[in-house]
Amino acid sequence: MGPDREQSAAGRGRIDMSLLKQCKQRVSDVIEHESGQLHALSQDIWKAPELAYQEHAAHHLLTSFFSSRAWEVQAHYHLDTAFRAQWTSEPSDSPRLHVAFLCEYDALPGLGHACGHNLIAEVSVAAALGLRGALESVHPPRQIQITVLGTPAEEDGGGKVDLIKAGAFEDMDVVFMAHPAQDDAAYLPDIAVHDVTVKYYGKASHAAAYPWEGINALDAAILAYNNISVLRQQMQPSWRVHGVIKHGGVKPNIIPSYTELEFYLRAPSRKDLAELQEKASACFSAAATATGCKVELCSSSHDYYNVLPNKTLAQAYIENGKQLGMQFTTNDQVLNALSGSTDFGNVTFEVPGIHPYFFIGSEALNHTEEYTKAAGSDEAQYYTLRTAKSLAMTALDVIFNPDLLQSIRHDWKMMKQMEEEMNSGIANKARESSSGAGCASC
Ligand SMILES: NCCC[C@H](NC(=O)CCN)C(=O)O
Repeated sequence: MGPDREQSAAGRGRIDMSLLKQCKQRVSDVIEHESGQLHALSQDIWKAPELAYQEHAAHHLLTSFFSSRAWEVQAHYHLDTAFRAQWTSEPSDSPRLHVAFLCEYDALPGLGHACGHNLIAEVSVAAALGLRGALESVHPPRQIQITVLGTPAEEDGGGKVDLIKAGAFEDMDVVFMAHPAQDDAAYLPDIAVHDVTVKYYGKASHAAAYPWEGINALDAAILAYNNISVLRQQMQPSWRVHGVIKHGGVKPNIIPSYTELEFYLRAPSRKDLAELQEKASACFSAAATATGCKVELCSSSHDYYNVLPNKTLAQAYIENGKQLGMQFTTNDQVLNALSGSTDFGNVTFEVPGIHPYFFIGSEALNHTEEYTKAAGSDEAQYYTLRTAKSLAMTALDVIFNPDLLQSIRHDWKMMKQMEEEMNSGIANKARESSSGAGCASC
């Protein structure tokens, strides 16, 4: 049953609080019981880091884990390294409610699991096991489907966007995942991102004998980088642009005939992102004009959207987390800071969801060697499993309290409507600023 369909008849009536409490206790017990296996799973993923769309070992570990526990597994679900594992409770008269937990398991080049995606996988697996264990011990108020969706390529590419396009989220009611960070927070602003590769084509020549015969693609790259730096002065404080030079030429005595840069452009909304994209494109083109190079802009096929907050889900998560001893940050600098981007943002435009951040027992910062170490540490386990319990308990609240679900849907519709009104008319603008690129190779 999708979020747009009302479920007036579904499980209406008083909430059985003692049954709900019993189920929450069972969630904790099951997760504790499985803690050794869950730790081993997360360690195995952590020890063999794999890049986006190439997470074959992690995919095998996760699909084998679910198959061995009698979950129904679709191993290569639309993508080679995606999967879908599901369990459904006994049929009932009320319509089925479908909750999903999303796993990520890709790593970063050179750094391994410096964003702790091994722990994201562990949280969702643990939450799903806990929730199933709880529901198997009672008669839930309606039929429940639990899905664990293995979503590859968050760090690069956007596997969730591929899965959205394939219809993977169409029948889901609420989706859950959690991301490692430095603090516990039910919501931190994840912003929209557009990835672009900039290629400059010049002409090689002997750099000492007849440099005037050359067209210097490295000069274009440097100008592009500096044009962006100058643009930074006039950027909104909430915008972010960062880039690297991936190819800068081969030898000082050869005028570089080819250079390549990769930039991430970010803004809190897709509307702002379209504006930023237009300005950045002008910087890249100007560098080509100044040097006589040809430029090609290759956009990644999937932009990530900002994450839509859901205050009802966030509140339920906070209440459960507090019961488990979480101390949610009240630091405005953390709560209003931009935490990066995620393809979960696109998911929140399809179905209501929550993407809380969680402390892992370390002050280390994401995307550093120290964070890789922290994500593989024994200390992270307590916090990871606590987060899983809080997610599963929040799912129980949704299952047992139909009014909560209505309120979640209401929040989601309001947020989505607001975003859509704000974003109306941007589609063409964004398309125009990446047009002329015509890059088939990226
Ligand atoms: N090009 C996509 C980059 C995604 C990446 N994601 C994370 O770091 C996960 C935390 N939200 C990013 O740079 O934001």
